[in-house]
Amino acid sequence: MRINRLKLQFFRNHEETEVQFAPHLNLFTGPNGAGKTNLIDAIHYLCMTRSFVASSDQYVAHHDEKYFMIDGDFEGEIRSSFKVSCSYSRGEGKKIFVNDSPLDRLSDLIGMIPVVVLSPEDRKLTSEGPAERRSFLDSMISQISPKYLRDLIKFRKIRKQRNKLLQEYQGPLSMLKSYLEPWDVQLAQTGTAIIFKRAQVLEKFKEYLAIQYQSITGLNLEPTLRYESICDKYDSHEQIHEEYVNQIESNFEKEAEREQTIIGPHRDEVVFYLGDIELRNYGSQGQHRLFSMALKMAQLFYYSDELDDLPIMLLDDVFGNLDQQKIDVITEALTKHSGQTFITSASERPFDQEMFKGSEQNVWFTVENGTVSSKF
Ligand SMILES: Nc1ncnc2c1ncn2[C@@H]1O[C@H](COP(=O)(O)OP(=O)(O)OP(=O)(O)O)[C@@H](O)[C@H]1O
Repeated sequence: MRINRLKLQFFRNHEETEVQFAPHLNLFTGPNGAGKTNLIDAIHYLCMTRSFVASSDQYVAHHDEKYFMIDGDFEGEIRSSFKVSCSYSRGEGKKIFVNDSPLDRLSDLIGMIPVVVLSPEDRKLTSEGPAERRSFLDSMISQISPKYLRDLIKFRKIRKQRNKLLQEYQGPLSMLKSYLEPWDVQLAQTGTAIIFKRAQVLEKFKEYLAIQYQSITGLNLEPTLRYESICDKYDSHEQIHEEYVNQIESNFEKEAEREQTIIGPHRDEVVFYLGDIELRNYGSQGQHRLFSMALKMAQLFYYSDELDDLPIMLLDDVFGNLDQQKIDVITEALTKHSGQTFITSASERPFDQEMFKGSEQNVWFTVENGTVSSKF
């Protein structure tokens, strides 16, 4: 999959920007605050319907304006050529169009343009709480499985309704149990599908992670992960379902007391280890940074094997803190990814001009004050 052209209007500091991209490597350099990240964030927006930088769409619109527009021309294996547009206005929210037809559900876009983003914020994946890891997992699996995304959305709705009942119910506990029953059936069914899929994906993904961590660090320390959900084993759907139903049953009083759903994939954790060390509590800053990098590189190569379309890779400002040897390893790994790659960097130092001069595959852009131009 690749994006050939991007057009922005009032997208953060890009008032009017139009860029034609190269099929392989697109490098953006320029001073801090120039608008490099904003460019690749706009690409991310078209793939995932949201920014990877801003917490809310209202901050994405240029601060003097009430709206923004993003337009991208894409080319892939399954859909040979198509256009995705996004328009946002403060009053009406956002709308996504594919070939000028509006999408009923924003979630229909997820997976159409597979994307992986690596940014300095990724350190949180291993250093912060379980919600970060669940969200990484959900985003990763949703792009390869539309059913998984549908199950997630469904599960969220069921849990919301079930919590509402737990919170608002006033009466004898025996009656509450019968009111909960239809929700319990759906909760266990959908929750089981989510847990089973997470376990299956992680089983494969951990091999990619080990290869990437070892190739980035050159160390023999084996990175491993443990999936913690409601069971000890996740081999079969039936086994998980049985355990789920049992746990709903045995936690009924606790849930009634706390007035919320406490059993399910919304409480899952993925624990990362380096050798015997649990990374979250004992990892150094450098280990967190390199591990999260390995996670994203693993995601890239996992997608490349799983999907018909190669993912688009976005690397935001990741070379600044790395020594030359690690920069070379990542660059080398990226050359194995024959898909389209976007890199932002405040420094020009790590990059070889010869890769770009006269090349039809690679383009080096300079960005200054929200305007983009080719360097050569
Ligand atoms: N809503 C907005 N409206 C206008 N400008 C904005 C808005 N949000 C952010 N900016 C501006 O965008 C710029 C930041 O852009 P971006 O993060 O893309 O920079 P960058 O080139 O990646 O910089 P760095 O190298 O420091 O990461 C800043 O100048 C900031 O003031």
